[in-house]
Amino acid sequence: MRIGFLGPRGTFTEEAATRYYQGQDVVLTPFPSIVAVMDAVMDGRVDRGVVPIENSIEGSVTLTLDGLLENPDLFVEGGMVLPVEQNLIGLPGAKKADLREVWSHPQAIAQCRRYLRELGVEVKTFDSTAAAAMALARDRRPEVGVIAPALSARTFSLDILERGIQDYQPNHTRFGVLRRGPAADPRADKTMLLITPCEEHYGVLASLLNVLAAFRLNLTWIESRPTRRRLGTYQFLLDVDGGIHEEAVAKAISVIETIGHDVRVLGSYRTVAL
Ligand SMILES: O=C(O)C(=O)C[C@]1(C(=O)O)C=C[C@@H](O)C=C1
Repeated sequence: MRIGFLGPRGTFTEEAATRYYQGQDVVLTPFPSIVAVMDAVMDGRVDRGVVPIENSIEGSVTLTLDGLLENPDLFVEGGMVLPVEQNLIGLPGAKKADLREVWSHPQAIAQCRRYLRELGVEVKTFDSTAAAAMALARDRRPEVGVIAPALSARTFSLDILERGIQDYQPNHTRFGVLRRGPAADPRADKTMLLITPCEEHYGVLASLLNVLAAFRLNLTWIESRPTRRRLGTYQFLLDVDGGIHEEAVAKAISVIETIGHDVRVLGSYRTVAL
């Protein structure tokens, strides 16, 4: 099976994908952005795509969520949670005290906000942590550091100047495996839904949540994204415990639809801890 992931080699996403598919006959191919991974899944260059969904410090990865909203043929097939250790990385021989700039992905930068303020450096963003590490290995600037996984340092022959620099412990990122077209996994224990409320009146969100509560469905994640039609109007992404094959999940969806809200099932899947 061909698996695309947010690259280049050396990202947290590569680490997650490698561990998730360990022992399976897969070919892992890096893509330069989350959008590029999704495009590759959509046009069949890869069978599955691994992308970050949310982080325990910084929250949701909106590029991934918006990609799911915009591509009705994309579905979540699996999930995985990876412990994330951020590191300050530099050229071999570089010193933390000499750094003037730090490069990384916005999610990694946000996980180390306090650390970076204390370091007092200029910050530059890249499409992934490993993209920043690759740029440093190419530009050879001793006054630049990157925030990236240890895997990035190994991949690009860079030095780790300091380990575990995220502002909070523990730090976890949840990744999703995307595929084209829905899948029915009988072992699924979570269902991801996109709910677009039919109209705005008081209690719209409460009406959705009340249905889930009535069916005793545990809500494990909720995120709102703008409808992009008008300021102040939203769509909701939710994860509930239980696969789509479970009666309570199927019934709750049908009741929410009866109320008049639009429901799209984005996936029914299992999540593993890596
Ligand atoms: O840049 C990477 O290494 C990624 O895999 C992306 C990403 C993310 O978007 O959340 C993955 C895990 C970390 O939370 C930081 C960055």
